[in-house]
Amino acid sequence: MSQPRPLLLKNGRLLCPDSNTDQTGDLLLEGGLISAAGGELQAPEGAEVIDCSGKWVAPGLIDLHVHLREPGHEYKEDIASGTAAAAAGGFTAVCSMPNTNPVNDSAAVTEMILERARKVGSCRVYPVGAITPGLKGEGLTQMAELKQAGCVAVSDDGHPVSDSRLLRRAMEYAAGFDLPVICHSEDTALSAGGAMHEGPMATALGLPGIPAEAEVSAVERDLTLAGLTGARVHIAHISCAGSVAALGRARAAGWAVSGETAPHYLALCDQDVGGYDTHRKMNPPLRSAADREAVRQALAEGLIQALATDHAPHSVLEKELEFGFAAFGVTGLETALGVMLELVAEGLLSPLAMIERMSASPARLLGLPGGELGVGSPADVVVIDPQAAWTVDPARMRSKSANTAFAGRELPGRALLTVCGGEVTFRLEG
Ligand SMILES: NC(=O)N[C@@H](CC(=O)O)C(=O)O
Ligand SMILES: [Zn+2]
Ligand SMILES: [Zn+2]
Repeated sequence: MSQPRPLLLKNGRLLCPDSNTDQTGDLLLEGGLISAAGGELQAPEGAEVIDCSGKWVAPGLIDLHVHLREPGHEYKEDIASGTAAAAAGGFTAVCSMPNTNPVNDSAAVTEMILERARKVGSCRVYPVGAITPGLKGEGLTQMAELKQAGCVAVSDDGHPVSDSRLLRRAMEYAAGFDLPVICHSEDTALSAGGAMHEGPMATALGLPGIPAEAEVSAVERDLTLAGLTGARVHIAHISCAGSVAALGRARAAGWAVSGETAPHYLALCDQDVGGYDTHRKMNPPLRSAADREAVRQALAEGLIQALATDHAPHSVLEKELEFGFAAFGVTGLETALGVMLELVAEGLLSPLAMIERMSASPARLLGLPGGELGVGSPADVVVIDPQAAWTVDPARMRSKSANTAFAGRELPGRALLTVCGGEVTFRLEG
């Protein structure tokens, strides 16, 4: 591979949560690494110089929860389109969930994903392996083999591991290889048949409900097993106040647990399902306004450590249906940063805290490279214009699927430039 041209980012607001840096200066990227940071830097021979005055320069965003759909569901998304969407959203790394076809439950599938990502990817891809073969909830995968092949965590995302005894064994086994277990926490007996959050809105719309307790009771069980086993457990897509409280208790107990939420749980609630818009249908569902408030506070305080998109592309075949029949899931890679910038504009998060939740913290949770602007770290960087307002247009997405929950919403800002390993992976035209 040819070395990318050196890149000098001039005069940006450097945001690095790891070193608690928030100050104006230059950043030099050379040979795939950050070679100098801060102050006024000279451009080396042949470097591209970009004026970043008034812009934020931050470590590339890292998404712990993405469905790239390859192999098997390439009509919804593939590694090329999904990672291009990631780069356009400011991401330099994504973790790819194993609910593909075939399921990523073996080294062969993990290796295929990594090989494709190297060939056609626009960001780093870290595969997440399955906990149970075929996500069937029976038996355990060869986790040593998965880790050896490149998996950074295990999860049956899309499904919970309902058998508590099996999940206990999975956590004990995963802990032996220091693999975090990512839990899709759902009591499927309690959520069965539901299409949206159970509450007055579901009643008004005549849609079957999914009580928050279907999530909370499962989160409590999963965290309890984290305490029992000592495993590293990460709760996916936290949507409600009860789960936040459970995570707070588990963290206070000193267990090795963490959690993420997604942009839609911060910006929308069950009231937004009013038009039976299937692009507002995902699992877990949009909860009450009070739940949304609890999730926002928990992210602001850092109790929920990470923002992850749960980017879940689906085609019109699965979405242009009656609400009850439509697939669960919405895209998120290209809108996440804009939604987070809304929270910054409201004063809920500082710019540094926003970058922490979207980059430094995800890197730390799964032990991934990046997430910092230190000299010698990978040249994974995003340049953000916090004041380039734009309107979300589903027709102008890099993702193959248009099932965004934010169509028509005006977002305050976006990524201007994304650099991964020193290569420019996205540049906003115009
Ligand atoms: N979140 C969703 O609504 N859907 C996800 C599965 C999942 O994340 O559980 C999908 O794969 O479509
Ligand atoms: Zn899930
Ligand atoms: Zn998911």
